Amino acid sequence: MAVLICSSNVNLIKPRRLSSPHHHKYKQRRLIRTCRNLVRLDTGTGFQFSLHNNNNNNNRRRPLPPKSSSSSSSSSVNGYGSNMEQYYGSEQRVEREEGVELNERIRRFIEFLPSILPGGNWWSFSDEADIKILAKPVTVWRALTRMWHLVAQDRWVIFAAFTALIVAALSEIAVPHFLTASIFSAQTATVAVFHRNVRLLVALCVVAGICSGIRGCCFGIANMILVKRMRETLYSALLLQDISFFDNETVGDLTSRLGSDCQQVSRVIGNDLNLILRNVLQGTGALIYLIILSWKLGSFTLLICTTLAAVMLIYGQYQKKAAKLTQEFTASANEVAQETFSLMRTVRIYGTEKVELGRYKLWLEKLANISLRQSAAYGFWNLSFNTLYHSTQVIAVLVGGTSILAGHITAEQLTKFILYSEWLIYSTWWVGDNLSSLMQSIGASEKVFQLMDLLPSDQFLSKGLKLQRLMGHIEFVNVAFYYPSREMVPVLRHVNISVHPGEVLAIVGLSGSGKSTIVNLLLRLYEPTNGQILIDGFSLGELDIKWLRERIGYVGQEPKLFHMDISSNIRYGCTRDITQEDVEWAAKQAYAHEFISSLPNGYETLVDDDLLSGGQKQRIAIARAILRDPAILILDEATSALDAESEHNVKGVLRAVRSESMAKRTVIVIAHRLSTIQAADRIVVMDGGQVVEMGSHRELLHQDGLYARLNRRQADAVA
Ligand SMILES: Nc1ncnc2c1ncn2[C@@H]1O[C@H](COP(=O)(O)OP(=O)(O)OP(=O)(O)O)[C@@H](O)[C@H]1O
Repeated sequence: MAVLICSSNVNLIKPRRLSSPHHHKYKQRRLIRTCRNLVRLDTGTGFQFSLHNNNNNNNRRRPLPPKSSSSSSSSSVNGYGSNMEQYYGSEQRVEREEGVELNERIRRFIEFLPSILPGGNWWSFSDEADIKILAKPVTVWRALTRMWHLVAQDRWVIFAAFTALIVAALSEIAVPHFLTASIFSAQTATVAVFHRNVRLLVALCVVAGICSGIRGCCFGIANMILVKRMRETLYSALLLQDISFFDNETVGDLTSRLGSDCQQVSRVIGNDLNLILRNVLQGTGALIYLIILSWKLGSFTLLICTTLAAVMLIYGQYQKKAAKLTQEFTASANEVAQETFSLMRTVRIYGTEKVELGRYKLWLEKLANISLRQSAAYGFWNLSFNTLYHSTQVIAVLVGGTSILAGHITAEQLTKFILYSEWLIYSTWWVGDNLSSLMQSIGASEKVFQLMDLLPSDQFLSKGLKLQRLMGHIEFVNVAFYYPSREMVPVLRHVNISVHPGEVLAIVGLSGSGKSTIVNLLLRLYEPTNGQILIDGFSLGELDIKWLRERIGYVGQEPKLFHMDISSNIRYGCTRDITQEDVEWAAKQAYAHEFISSLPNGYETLVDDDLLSGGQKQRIAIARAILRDPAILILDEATSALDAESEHNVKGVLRAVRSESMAKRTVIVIAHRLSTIQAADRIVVMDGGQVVEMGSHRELLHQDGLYARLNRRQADAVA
């Protein structure tokens, strides 16, 4: 990199010191390079704006010749002249090559031109569509109905908005009539008529002004209501999905749907519909007026407007497709950014900032390509509009002027006609413009509505049994399982485990043998593919899952903390009435009180995931689990980040008797450190998704199987 920067500086600075002809040629070459970099002809995809000007520039710069060589130093004062000759000899060669290259580029550009004409392959998005667009297309009507359902609760705002819109539109459309009438009545000196017209004109302007204000305000409120409800509905639909749903979706994608997509969809009511309806009303009014005024002139204008509408329709469809792709690419860009930021430490340590920037830029380039085509399409649309608009004026003056000469219409009528035909064509343009924006919003709404339509997980639909007391008897009966995202890979096979109330059961095994999966099934995050899980004799599916989860304490492998104070993190999810003393008691039990008290704000310290050590986070998570006083406690590598002494202390607490019932709690503990689980009542050894051994520490050592082998290896490693 340093070399590159160095050579580019030399290239820039050296030639400027040269005599004028070379300097002039240099400037020409620079100009060609600059143009080439601004507008790059790409053989594969055609004509593209380059997003890598600097890179291309750097790549194409030739390094200067070496500053000195033995031969050159003998034939020059300072060894520089001869080098410069060589340099400029090669410069001429390069100039010839560049001339050939330029011709080639011009030829390609000429070949490329037809593809950018309407219907040409440059406009096609097929190259860009290397992403899965899973959402089913939604019709405008269906999208509008869905939106109506979301705002129907506050329909008064919509009614007020539409009433104001109609009154404002009708008042505005009457203005040109009274304006012309006032001018011509003043000309013909009919004072009474003039005064009446002016009074009416003022009244119309006032009404139009007031109603426009009400309309804008009410549509703004409706917009706010729509986007709020949409986000609420979407967020709650997402929160109630099965865990397997989140295995397939990325965080960046989902937050993109909630953020930018909902915002885009909300424009439908606040902006698009508002303007479309207003202009449809005014356009229709203008058309009726024109036909009454002169059917011949009216028909011409109508013909032009129909052509405009046809162009508009094609343009609208194109924009809809572009919007969909923009939405997908934006989501993908967000995904990359979100992943990079969340893994920032890894990125920094491995020095992959440029790689990450490259990944992000890839999506930005795709977005730029779509945007380029959208802008070009907008240009075509404006071109059509302007041509047709001016045709109306020319036709009106031609046909109208002839009619005036023939005495068929008056000058006042022609003036009114021109004013109203302008109104009509502008209304058509506005409708077209907002219709394409509406199409874009509808395009963005497809994925949002699809996600909103997802049914909540069955767990939230069915109300199950609530037992009087949970004893903590757990049975896995012939359980088999594969993850929905990997249907071909069996993770558990014929698992039969029975845990008695108050027993401490340890699960050990090699990494990936299915230990955490057993816990996932017990927490009902996934349903077994085969077999049954029973709690106190009841199938897991029969029990009220919320009730059951309230009675289970869980500390995961990498506990995550929320961005809130430590006290709230410990209380998180506890439905009992909790005092600060209870929180501190739990923290003391988890040996967390000491470090929490040493923080500047104690229990009020605001934390998130990155501000505490792994062991400190685990202690807070253990305190959280202890505070629930659960009947079943699950520890998945919960003490892996604790030092030996803390682990010993915490283990004693976790076995402690449950306070209110004086019954012992059932504990399931997963640990790689076998010293952690030696005191367990029973140890289950897993291998390849199956239970291969079961018994106490002594029994398993005696069996001399996998457990004994693992134990020996760990002992060797410590030694
Ligand atoms: N959400 C998931 N989707 C698909 N496959 C998964 C998922 N979670 C785990 N697996 C796969 O299931 C298998 C068992 O994983 P599990 O986490 O239960 O193993 P483990 O014994 O707890 O491993 P470790 O000791 O490393 O935590 C692994 O092959 C893993 O790749």
